[in-house]
Amino acid sequence: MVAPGITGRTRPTKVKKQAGAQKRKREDVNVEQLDEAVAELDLKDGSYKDFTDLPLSGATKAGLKSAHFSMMTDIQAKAIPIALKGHDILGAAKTGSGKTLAFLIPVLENLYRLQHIGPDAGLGALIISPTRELAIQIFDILRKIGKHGHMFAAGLVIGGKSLEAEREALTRMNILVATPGRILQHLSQTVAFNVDDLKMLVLDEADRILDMGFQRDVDAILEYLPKERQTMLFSATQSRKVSDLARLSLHEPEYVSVHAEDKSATPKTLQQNYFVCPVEEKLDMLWSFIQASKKRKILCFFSSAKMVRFVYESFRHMQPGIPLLHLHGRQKQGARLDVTTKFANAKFSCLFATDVAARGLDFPAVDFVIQVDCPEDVDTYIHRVGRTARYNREGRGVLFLAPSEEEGMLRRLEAKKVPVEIINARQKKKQSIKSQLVHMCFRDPELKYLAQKAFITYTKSLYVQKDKEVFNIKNYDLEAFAASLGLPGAPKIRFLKDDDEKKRKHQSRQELEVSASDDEEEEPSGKKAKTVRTKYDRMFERQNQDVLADHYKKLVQDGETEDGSDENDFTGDTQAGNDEDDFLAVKRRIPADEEGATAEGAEHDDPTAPKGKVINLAGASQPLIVDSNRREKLLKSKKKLLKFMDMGKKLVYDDEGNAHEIYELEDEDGFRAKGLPEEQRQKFLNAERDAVAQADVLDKAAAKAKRKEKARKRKEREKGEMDGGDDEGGVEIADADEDALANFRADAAYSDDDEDNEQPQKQSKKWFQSDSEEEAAPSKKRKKAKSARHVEEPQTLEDMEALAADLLS
Ligand SMILES: Nc1ncnc2c1ncn2[C@@H]1O[C@H](COP(=O)(O)OP(=O)(O)OP(=O)(O)O)[C@@H](O)[C@H]1O
Repeated sequence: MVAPGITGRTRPTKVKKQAGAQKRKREDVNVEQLDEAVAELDLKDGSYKDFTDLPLSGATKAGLKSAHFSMMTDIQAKAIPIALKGHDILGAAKTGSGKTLAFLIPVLENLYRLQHIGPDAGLGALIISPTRELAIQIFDILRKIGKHGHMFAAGLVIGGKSLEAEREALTRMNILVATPGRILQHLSQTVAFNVDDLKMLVLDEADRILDMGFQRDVDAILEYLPKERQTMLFSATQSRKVSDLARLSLHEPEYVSVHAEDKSATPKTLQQNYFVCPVEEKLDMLWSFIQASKKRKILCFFSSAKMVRFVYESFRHMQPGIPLLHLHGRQKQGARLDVTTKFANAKFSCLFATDVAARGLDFPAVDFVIQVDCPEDVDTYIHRVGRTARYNREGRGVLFLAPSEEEGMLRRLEAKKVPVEIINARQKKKQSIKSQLVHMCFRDPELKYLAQKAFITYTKSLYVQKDKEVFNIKNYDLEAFAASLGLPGAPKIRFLKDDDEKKRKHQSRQELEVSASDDEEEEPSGKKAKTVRTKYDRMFERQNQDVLADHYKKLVQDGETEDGSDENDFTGDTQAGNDEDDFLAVKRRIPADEEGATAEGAEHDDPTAPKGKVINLAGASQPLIVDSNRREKLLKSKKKLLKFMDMGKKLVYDDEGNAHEIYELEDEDGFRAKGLPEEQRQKFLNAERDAVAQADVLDKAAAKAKRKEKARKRKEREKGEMDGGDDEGGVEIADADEDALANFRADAAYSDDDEDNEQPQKQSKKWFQSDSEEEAAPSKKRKKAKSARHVEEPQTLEDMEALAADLLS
């Protein structure tokens, strides 16, 4: 909450009082003069070009001058005179055409002329914006032009602070910039907040504020406001819906539009292109585009916060060579503000955002707006693309369209006078990042989780789109799309499954039988497997199955995402949605440590929890969860179960049959009687060493006998061969091979007696191994083998140990 124009210090001296009275008198004269000048304004006269041509207060003029605003834009020249006269306005003008000043100047001027100033005057003007970012931006401009002599108290009410902190200041404000939800909260909960004397209501991005998402909030807000007031609605996409006008009690509103003058709904300086690209190639395209535009300022739009996060996180890991930022409604307020400021100040940067950044935000000098996910309608397209080419600057917009979206979307753009031209991507410059994404998802469960969520929210956004002619979910290759995000298969989505169920019901019995048998071979998405699954694929599918990201655990516990929001986060960001789990579901397991049910074979009680049995296995450190056939099979195999058991211990049983660890049965005195602990340790080591040495001698003798036996056998065979000549060829070859092996083993002394052992393979380099180490390693191995070969008679204890190790292995 900030009060830009307030100069609240009062010194109760006589001189001061007199000066104050004189000032008020002068202001009264000013106001009178201004009233007269405003009354004389000719609304049909189009000669008002400069702000100085209008009857404005000295304070507003000073503010405009210091902010370097002199010439008015078209919408300002048309709307400000009408608004100064107190008419209701429906204002429509292209993006970046200066609508903000078109309502802020009348707000300051009309309240000034009404002398609606100071803490006792109460709230005079309420400006409502659909997003926090836009509200902040409007407030900043208000501060800029209002701080040169105006005495209003103005505040920002957008949430993110405690209600309590805002409450007290709220009652003293003359102008408020607010988001609908927060101001409604105050209207209904802050007793001292009185709006009975409100003079002006402004809705910026009015079509958005009046649409379904905010309908309830806005209707409730209107209930609190006096009917007698001036109301102004502004947007780049404004419709004259009679129902809205009635809701807002507009009184003979003036429709001020500057679209009609040229033939397009978007700025002339904006170059607009689209290219056709299947969903599964979008990320390759985007990556290639960013690679080719590192010295640019780029804004990319996606349909959901999860998609934004996934693309941001994955691209960041691949180090694109341009600073990346991301913005969506699920971030904390501080982070959102930080991102908008960074992007506003950046020279080269790429911001991934949801439609939270689509409306009103005035980032300077954006070169490209890329609409990676197709906008839900043409109005959204216009607002998104309007983040570039603002106030006569040049800019470019690129729209990615899936083949099935092309025809419908183009028709709709044409109908709304939006000129877009097709372009093709240069195939040579196209880079595929699919394998990198697969690799990253394989290694990082969190990223894989994000990819799954991104897939689900994107699919969901397609499914709930109203315009089925443009968005028909059947027209997208979702399996390929999932693969393009690095996923091994498309996560199961309940609504798609339900659709399949419906279809199934309508199938003939015969068809049903066929498809039922096919189901067993289905891929995760329910689609039939098209390609052969390799061992690697199966391994990949199993990878991370037991790993759940921390934020996922939280999701299971709270039903919320890590930022405290619900999951229904596609498009709007600004409205609360239903819990995603009512609608969608990914097949997943819950971690053992957070599950309360422990009875053997007990089912989870919580209906929202993923299904599965929890088994307490004797000897296992954690309860085991059975949620798949694979796992159930595993639990039936005694051998495999061993890995869940704790390591065995040597125990001694006392007279009562109780088990004890060995040391427990010896008392302290008995232990001390054997000598000092260090001596005992040494004694134990010596005894062990002697035992090893003895065993070595025996082993060596056994090995020598074995060698001798082999040599004897060989000699016998050779002798037989010399005597008997050629027998059957097949036998000869087998024997010769066996001989070669025997010879090799004899040469290598005791190095290897295991006939099943494979030839040593080159080992892959470990992550901690440097190149030089790797090169040195084989020579070390050679040395070791060599030394093993020459150790015929062990000379030292070390020799004997080395020899014993070789024999034992
Ligand atoms: N009279 C003016 N002279 C110079 N610059 C101006 C003037 N009016 C507005 N601008 C600048 O033009 C840019 C766009 O203005 P603004 O944000 O008000 O556009 P808008 O019409 O509200 O756009 P959107 O529809 O996207 O919300 C801003 O950077 C603003 O500073």
